Amino acid sequence: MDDLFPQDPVPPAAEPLRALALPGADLLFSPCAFTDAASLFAQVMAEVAWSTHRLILFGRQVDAPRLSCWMGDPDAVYTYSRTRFVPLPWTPTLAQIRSRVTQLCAVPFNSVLCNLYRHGNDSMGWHSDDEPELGPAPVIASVSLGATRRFRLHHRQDAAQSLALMLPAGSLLVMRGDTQRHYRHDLPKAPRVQAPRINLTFRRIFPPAS
Ligand SMILES: O=C(O)CCC(=O)C(=O)O
Ligand SMILES: [Fe+2]
Repeated sequence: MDDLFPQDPVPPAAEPLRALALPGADLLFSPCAFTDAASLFAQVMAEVAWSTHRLILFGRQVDAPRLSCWMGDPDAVYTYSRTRFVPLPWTPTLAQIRSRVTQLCAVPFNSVLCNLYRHGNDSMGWHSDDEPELGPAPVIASVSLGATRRFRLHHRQDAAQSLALMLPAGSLLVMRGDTQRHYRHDLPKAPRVQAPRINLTFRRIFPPAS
């Protein structure tokens, strides 16, 4: 006879962070660090004040192909194009994810860049996260929620060195050491993907000496 009272599903265990081999980079990855990714996605989606950031591309201002929000401690200020950017205060869910990521990485992250890729035509171009405020060897912890998207790393000097990685909901990718110095990364368009994805890159900003 069928079980009329099925047991509660056993929640899947979180996967530990493991090193990924890529010469000149220092990467840690867990495909499933957050087993509650679905509820985190809904909460982050609703809590964050999403807006379109403007980028300067070939000397012209254009809308970034995604929505973003920068959040952090009040002193996690950075300067870009002679403008001072003060972060928005932590929302409850981002504060909770920050403390979990801080524990997993043993790094005192003080800010997060939230990105919402509304569909597969939203993307992020090739770049390194190497602003001076991040220090010489930034540790960046990237949490993915929602649709799985492909993330790529490309060596700045050696075209033979590259890596493509699918980032599923609940995954955690940590870039540290010389990764930003030696590599660029991007999130290419994926025209067949219709569902939204949220990415959270936790960062440690060293406030400039005043
Ligand atoms: O969406 C991603 O996985 C990458 C985001 C990223 O590179 C960034 O926020 O600097
Ligand atoms: Fe980045």
